[in-house]
Amino acid sequence: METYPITIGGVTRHVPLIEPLPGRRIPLVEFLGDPELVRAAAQALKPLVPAGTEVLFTTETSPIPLTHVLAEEMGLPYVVARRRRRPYMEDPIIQEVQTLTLGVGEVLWLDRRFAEKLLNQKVTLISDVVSSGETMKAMERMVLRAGGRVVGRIAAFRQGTPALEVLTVAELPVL
Ligand SMILES: O=P(O)(O)OC[C@H]1O[C@H](OP(=O)(O)OP(=O)(O)O)[C@H](O)[C@@H]1O
Repeated sequence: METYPITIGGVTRHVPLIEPLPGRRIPLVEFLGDPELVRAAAQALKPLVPAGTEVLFTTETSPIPLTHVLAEEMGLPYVVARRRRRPYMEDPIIQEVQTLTLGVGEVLWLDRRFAEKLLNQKVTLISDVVSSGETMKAMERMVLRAGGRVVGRIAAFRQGTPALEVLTVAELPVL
């Protein structure tokens, strides 16, 4: 399999090149199962988290370990939007995402008991990769609907040109 070198926080990985859409190849970053890469990325992102942030907000799946380590480092709580409805969810916030990266629409779910943790809080959005920015837009909408305020948008990698301003520490090519 063809690979591509990615580096963040001084750590390099040779990751697979995938072709989610014909003629558009992208490196597939994987934080799951790679504590060294997660720690390096979290250290690199730490200075970008705005002072005054009270809660971090992320989505399933791959940004979870990154957000967890960052939260632990900074002594902050975090909330995770799910990508599937779980049977125990009560009165969830349901938010549609149009992500061009995958070519299909997605839905994010946030159980009310976690939405309450965003109420009146200064929230920073965290992701592993931002591409179209549609996932971040949906996350921002969820925070607003939960009664919180977004003070920062941060991702480890930028790929292409997101539709909203996001702070990143590394770039991924579209080949
Ligand atoms: O800016 P966008 O175009 O919206 O793309 C970014 C999204 O794509 C990736 O998730 P993915 O769908 O690969 O799911 P995963 O986190 O479960 O791997 C990433 O974690 C963001 O959620």
